[in-house]
Amino acid sequence: MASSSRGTSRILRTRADMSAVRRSFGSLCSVGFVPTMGALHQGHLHLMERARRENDILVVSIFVNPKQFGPHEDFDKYPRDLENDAKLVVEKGVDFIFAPGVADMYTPSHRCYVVPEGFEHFAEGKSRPGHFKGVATIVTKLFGIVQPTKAYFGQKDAMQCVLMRRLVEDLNLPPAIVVCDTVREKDGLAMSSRNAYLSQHERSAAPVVYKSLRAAEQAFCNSETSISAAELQQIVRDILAREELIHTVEYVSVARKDTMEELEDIVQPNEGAVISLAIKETARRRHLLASCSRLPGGRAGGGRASCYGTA
Ligand SMILES: Nc1ncnc2c1ncn2[C@@H]1O[C@H](COP(=O)(O)OP(=O)(O)OP(=O)(O)O)[C@@H](O)[C@H]1O
Ligand SMILES: CC(C)(CO)[C@@H](O)C(=O)[O-]
Ligand code: BAL
Repeated sequence: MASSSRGTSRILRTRADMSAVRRSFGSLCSVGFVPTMGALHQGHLHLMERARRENDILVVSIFVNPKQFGPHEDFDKYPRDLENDAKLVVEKGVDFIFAPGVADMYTPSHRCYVVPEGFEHFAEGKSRPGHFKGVATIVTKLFGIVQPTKAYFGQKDAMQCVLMRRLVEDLNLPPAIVVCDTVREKDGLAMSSRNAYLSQHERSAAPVVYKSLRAAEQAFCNSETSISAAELQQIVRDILAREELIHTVEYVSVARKDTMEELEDIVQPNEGAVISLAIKETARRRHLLASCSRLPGGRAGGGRASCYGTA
C-alpha cells in the first residue's frame, strides 16, 4: 500500500480481491475507472485527475494485456514499474490499483473473446491484426470486475475510443465513456509509455509526425473549397519524406470520426475526420511514428482543431 497526505492507494493483485472490494462499495457510490498498461506518465495522470473530480471512488488498473499484442510486437519488453506507478497515483488520490497477473486474467479455461466486427479492415486494425479483439476483450473483462460508473480513455488512441463507445452501446455495458485530451511534451510529442524506447536521435525526430498532421489540419481548416482525403494524405507524406529517419510509411489514413471508416473522397467541412498514420519497421519504430489528428467538423464556422496522437 502506498500512502500520501490524501490517503492511500491499495494494490489489489487478483480478480477475487478486486471483486470483493467492489462489492463492499455497494451501489450508491460512483466509481471512476482508468484502465492502463502502467509505466504511468502525465497523460495517464490527467485522466486520473478528471476521474477523481467526478467520482466517489477511483480505481486504476495496470495490466499489460498479452492478447492485444501481435506475435512480433513488444509485449515482453513493454515497460513495467508497479512500485513507481503506485507512488505516482497516490498523488492523484487513487483509491485502488488493480494489478492482476496474466494467469489470473486468462486462466487455462478462458475461451470467450469480444470481436469488434469490421475493425480489422480499418487502418490501425489492418496494421495490428487481433489488436482490437484483445482490447475489447480485456476492457469487457475489466468492466465486469470493476463495474465502473464512468471509464476514462485518452483521445490519443482515437480508434480505441471509437471502439469503447461501440462496446458499451452494442453490449449494453453500464459505464459512461469519457474521452480526455492528449497531454503532450513541449515539442508536440504525445506522452506515451513507449517513448522510453526512443534513442536521442529518434526522440529529436519524433515531432515531425505531429508537425505533418498539424500541416494537414491547417490545410483543412484554411481551404476555401473542399479538400480530398488524398490531398490531406499527400501533405502528411510530403512532410514525412523530408525526415531521413522515416523509411516506410505504413499508412496515412483519413477516416470518419464516429466510425473510423476510411474516407475515400472529399472530407465534408461540416463533418471533419480523423487523420492518422503509422510507420512500420520494428515495434519500436512503429511506435515512434504512429499518430493521429482530428479535423474539426464545421470548419466554416471557424472551429478550432483538436489534435491527438501517439507520437
Ligand atoms: N498523452 C496522453 N494523453 C492522454 N491520455 C493518454 C496519453 N497517453 C495515454 N493515454 C491514455 O491512457 C490510457 C492507457 O494507455 P496506455 O497505458 O496504453 O499508455 P500509452 O502511453 O498509450 O502507452 P503506449 O506507449 O502503449 O501507447 C489510454 O486510454 C490512453 O489513450
Ligand atoms: C485500454 C487498455 C488499458 C486495454 O488494455 C489499453 O489498450 C491502453 O492502455 O490503452
Ligand atoms: N494505448 C495503446 C495500447 C497498445 O498500443 O497496445
